[in-house]
Amino acid sequence: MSKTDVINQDLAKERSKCEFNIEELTNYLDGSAQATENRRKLENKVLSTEGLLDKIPEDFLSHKEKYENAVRKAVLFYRALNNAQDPNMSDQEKANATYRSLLPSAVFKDQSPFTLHVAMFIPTILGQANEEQKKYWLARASKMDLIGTYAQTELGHGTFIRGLETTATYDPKTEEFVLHSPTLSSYKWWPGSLAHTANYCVVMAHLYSQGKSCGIQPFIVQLRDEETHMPLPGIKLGEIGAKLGFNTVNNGFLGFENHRIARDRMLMKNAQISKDGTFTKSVNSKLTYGTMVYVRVAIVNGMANQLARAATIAVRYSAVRRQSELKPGAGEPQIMDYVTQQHKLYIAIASSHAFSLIAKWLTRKYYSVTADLEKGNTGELPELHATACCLKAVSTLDTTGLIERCRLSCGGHGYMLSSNLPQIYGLATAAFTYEGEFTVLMLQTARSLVKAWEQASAGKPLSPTMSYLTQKGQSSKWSNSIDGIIDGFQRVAQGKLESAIASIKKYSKQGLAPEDAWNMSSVRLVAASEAHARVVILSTYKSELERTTTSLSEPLRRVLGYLLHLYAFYWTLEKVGDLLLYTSISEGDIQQLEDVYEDLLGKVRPNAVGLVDAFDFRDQILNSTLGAYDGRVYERLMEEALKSPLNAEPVNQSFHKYLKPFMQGKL
Ligand SMILES: Cc1cc2nc3c(=O)[nH]c(=O)nc-3n(C[C@H](O)[C@H](O)[C@H](O)COP(=O)(O)OP(=O)(O)OC[C@H]3O[C@@H](n4cnc5c(N)ncnc54)[C@H](O)[C@@H]3O)c2cc1C
Repeated sequence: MSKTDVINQDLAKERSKCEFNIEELTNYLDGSAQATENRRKLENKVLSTEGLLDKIPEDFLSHKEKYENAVRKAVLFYRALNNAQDPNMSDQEKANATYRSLLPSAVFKDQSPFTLHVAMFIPTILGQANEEQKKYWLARASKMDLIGTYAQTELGHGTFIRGLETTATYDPKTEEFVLHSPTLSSYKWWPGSLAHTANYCVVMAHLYSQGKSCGIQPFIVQLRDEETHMPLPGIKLGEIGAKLGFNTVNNGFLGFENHRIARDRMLMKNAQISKDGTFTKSVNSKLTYGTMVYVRVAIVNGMANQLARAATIAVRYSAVRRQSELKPGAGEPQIMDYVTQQHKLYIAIASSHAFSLIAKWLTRKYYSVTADLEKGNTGELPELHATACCLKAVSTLDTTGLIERCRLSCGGHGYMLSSNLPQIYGLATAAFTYEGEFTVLMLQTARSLVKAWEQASAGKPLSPTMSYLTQKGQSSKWSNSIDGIIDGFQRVAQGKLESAIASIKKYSKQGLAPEDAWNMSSVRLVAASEAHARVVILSTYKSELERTTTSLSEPLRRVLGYLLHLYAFYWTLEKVGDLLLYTSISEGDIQQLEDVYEDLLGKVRPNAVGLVDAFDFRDQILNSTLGAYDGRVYERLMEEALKSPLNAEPVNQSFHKYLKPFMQGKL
């Protein structure tokens, strides 16, 4: 954080009003005071690297320049990060130091062209390679003497993996696979780094051996010559073009023309092919879920971080910005004094806290289930999968909406790319689609819920996150407490699931095939999944907050309690129609909740700037004219505007070429 001498007076006043120790909250969010220190040291070291931060804003570069600049910075960044990491730290400590730092955001307004190497290539090797393959590929991948990516999606198919058309046909004579893209729609399309950065790739392709289909399998494919970087024969590569965001990620397309790779290039932890082409199926097809779940858990954490960044920008700006009048003659108030503004922003802070705690909880669950899997016990995997699906989906839904709300809450200046809010939105909204599209994931959770409902009806026990479904039909008296609200949300989830199941039965009775009955009921099924996700989020937020805050000071615990209550009341009021339908909530209860919610906004008000300061994003990481620590909003807006290449000369050549002849009637 760059704490300059010139701090906007309104921001300085806000900081003096804060009721808790900001550093204590930062330490809590990082995990400990030591973790904060490690993170800050790492940020200091990396960000002091010469040439890492842009002098000309990325937004003023052409598409090609953006990519070339991003590759230059990615190399510097990777080296700086490696040199800055304390060699005595364990992998876990290193991960903790980078977990919350969003360091790459200081360097890339979008993302690094190496993102896929770290986020998908390495995790896939870890999850799907056998021991021998892991040893070879991880040794190379971890020191980045190759750059990898992950290619699953094709032009014609993303969600429906069984529909992928790329083929890998095993040839026992040469002990090779022949990779082929038989149609235009079979071209791989979307993978980050694929166009011009990566030279290796995990390719998901349909395996055929001995004339039979062996399903979709992962293969490591060399794409480019290691010396010249030219695409290898039989490999067609290119970039897919400009997008809403991710423009420095180098998303590409890839096609194969009977390209041959050796037998040991199939990742063989879960399924194998012998020299003669005999295919051995995975003992348990669920084993491949591991990588997917891991990435989805990481996305929930990513949403907490991006939301925190957007909230920091919008809250600081709202403390600096003055507009209109509240009382005649009292001068223009800070826009944060408008209760509507508080309503727009504080839920973003609370949601970031909720998702951060939930991501940590889900990570612990992931490691415990992975340890069980190693022992051959897959019992807990379906619950983890169902939970990760709906939490990834709902956290990206909420984050996308709340970041856009933060942007809108900054009025016209939020529309400036220099505010960084549009780019943060671009990053978050992509996560709504990749790694499992929203609706598709919600329907996967719905499938588990329907199964759980049937198990509950048969008197069988349910997994912990769904056990509330066994209390079917019980309606307790409404209470405006957090436990009362969780109970109410459980009734809503039950009610919506019951309605979806009744709908499936109705359509089946009418003679529809099971798939058609499911499709006809799918709007209700998605609603049931969302209601279930709200139960998991709220109950986990509460239990994890209680579990992790016992040693914190009373003022901090109080303010974190305000956020939990604000979150619970906000969602109760948002979903009041559902609650009226499925619980005994009364008009009086709702009015009381509205009063308490407004009171809570007032309690968070003096702490709002402190709460976002505690996220501890340095100015380089916020990368925003509106959100810097010192609040020099107007100065920064002007400084950035002056960097526009159009401002380099007083008269643009287009005046002489077009405007002048046009205005003088000579065109
Ligand atoms: C920024 C970005 C980066 C990406 N990076 C990669 C990458 O590195 N590697 C890679 O392989 N891929 C990547 N992808 C691709 C991504 O994984 C897919 O776009 C995603 O899986 C969705 O698939 P789709 O595009 O085919 O959408 P579709 O499945 O065609 O979805 C379109 C619509 O159809 C609906 N729909 C589809 N199936 C169903 C169903 N069964 N029931 C109800 N509705 C349905 C969806 O809800 C959606 O509304 C990336 C995508 C983006 C946007």
